[in-house]
Formats: sequence, structure tokens, C-alpha cells
Amino acid sequence: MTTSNTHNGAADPQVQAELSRLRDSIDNIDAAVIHMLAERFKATQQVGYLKARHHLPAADPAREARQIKRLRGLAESAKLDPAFAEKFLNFIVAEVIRHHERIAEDTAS
Ligand SMILES: O=C(O)C(=O)C[C@]1(C(=O)O)C=C[C@@H](O)C=C1
Repeated sequence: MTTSNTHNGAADPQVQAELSRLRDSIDNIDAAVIHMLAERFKATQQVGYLKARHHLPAADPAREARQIKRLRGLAESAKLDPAFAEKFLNFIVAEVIRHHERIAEDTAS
């Protein structure tokens, strides 16, 4: 592997311009993802309070199974790795369950 700039495009203004254009797009997408996640967590917080008030369990594995099935299908249609989509959902849901449990503890005390 070379460390010189001669062949790797690092000094090529056209390469830099294209990289910059693509990174602008990535930054916009990342911002949208953060805003969408914030909205999702606002909704799940309300679910957390509802569940705590009515003594419902934090986790609902049957609902999660339906979400995974649906998201895997959407991922396949969108040419996104379904295994990644499932891992991503599981990561978010695990955090939501932690929030639900904290709300339930705070509501009980
Ligand atoms: O739908 C619910 O019951 C929720 O608590 C929300 C949610 C989710 O984040 O989508 C989180 C935990 C449950 O196990 C299932 C789904």
C-alpha cells in the first residue's frame, strides 16, 4: 500500500469535490435519521407512560416479532441487508425497553 498522494486521488480536486458532495448528502441523511429517531423516542416515551399506568410489561415480544418480519421485508425491497435491519431494530428496541423500565420504576415509587 502506498502513502503517496500521486495515485490515490487525495490531491485531485475533482475527487475531493465528489467526496465533498457525497458527504453533504450523507450529513443530510444522518440529520434526518436523528430527527426521525427523536420522534420515535417521543412516541415510545408515551407508550412507556401508558404501560406503566396500566401495569403492562415493558417488552412485547409478539409485537417485536411482527416488526422484525415487516422491516426485513421492507429492507429486502429497498436492497438493504435484512439482517442489518433486524439488528438495528433490536438495538433501538432494547434502549426503548430500558426507558420503559425506568419509567415503570419511577411511576411505582
Ligand atoms: O409497542 C410497544 O409495545 C412498545 O413498547 C414499543 C416497542 C418499540 O420500540 O417499537 C418497544 C418495546 C416492545 O417490546 C415492542 C415495541
